[in-house]
Amino acid sequence: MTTTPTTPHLSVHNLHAGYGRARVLFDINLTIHTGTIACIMGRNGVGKTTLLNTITGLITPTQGTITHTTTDITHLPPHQRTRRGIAYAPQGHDTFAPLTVAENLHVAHQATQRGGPHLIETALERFPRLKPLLNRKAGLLSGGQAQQLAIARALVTNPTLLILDEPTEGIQPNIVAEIETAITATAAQGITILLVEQYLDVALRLADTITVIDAGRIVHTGPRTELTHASAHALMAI
Ligand SMILES: Nc1ncnc2c1ncn2[C@@H]1O[C@H](COP(=O)(O)OP(=O)(O)OP(=O)(O)O)[C@@H](O)[C@H]1O
Repeated sequence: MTTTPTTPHLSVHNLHAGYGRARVLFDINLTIHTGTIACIMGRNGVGKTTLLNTITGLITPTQGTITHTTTDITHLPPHQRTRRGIAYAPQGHDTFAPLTVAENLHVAHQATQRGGPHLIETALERFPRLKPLLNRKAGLLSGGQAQQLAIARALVTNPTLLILDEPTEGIQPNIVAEIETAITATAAQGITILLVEQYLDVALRLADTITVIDAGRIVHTGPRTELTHASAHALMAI
């Protein structure tokens, strides 16, 4: 768990978004403080990934603003958000399957050029399981290993804001524990984390703040300590 939040890192104000005529998000307001872990929860299809895609620039909102530190990034293309230090590990542990683990890390590192080669070493320290696998093709990794590589690829871009979509989905418990440790250590380094998480236990262990979305609207947001298992379950069953 991280220290008491002070500095706003990301602010989302009155955000509306969707796909063509299908409206998905309505009046989303969110403030995330530097070095904290903000967790987004909600049932399938309520708009969690759509929110992350809007923050990373893959979807243009129909209304509202997104502010990163003090800059309005609402209309910045995704690659410029990456250059600002916003890194995204999308759902489904996306990696370059034909490339080795080492090549995956080098390509991500070279593409962004936001720091020296020590970033690769630091990412591997976060995920020691990847070290003996550096020469293995990413397409041959297990789901858990691939998820760790997907997060490591985001880390080598030297993010100030790391966005993770369901990093524990379908992953075996011992690897989930390693991912939790890596997320906590990353936040302790001062990197802000925005995380969509389906498992309540994981969210209650990791998060500083929890936001629950239902049918495209925020139905709860606040410190993790405000929620119990029972109250969170009740919110998610709305
Ligand atoms: N590319 C798309 N085009 C049209 N509709 C989409 C698209 N992607 C998602 N949707 C719809 O938008 C709504 C929200 O989807 P989204 O993926 O954001 O939900 P989610 O909360 O992340 O769900 P899950 O937990 O299943 O990933 C759903 O009704 C979904 O069918």
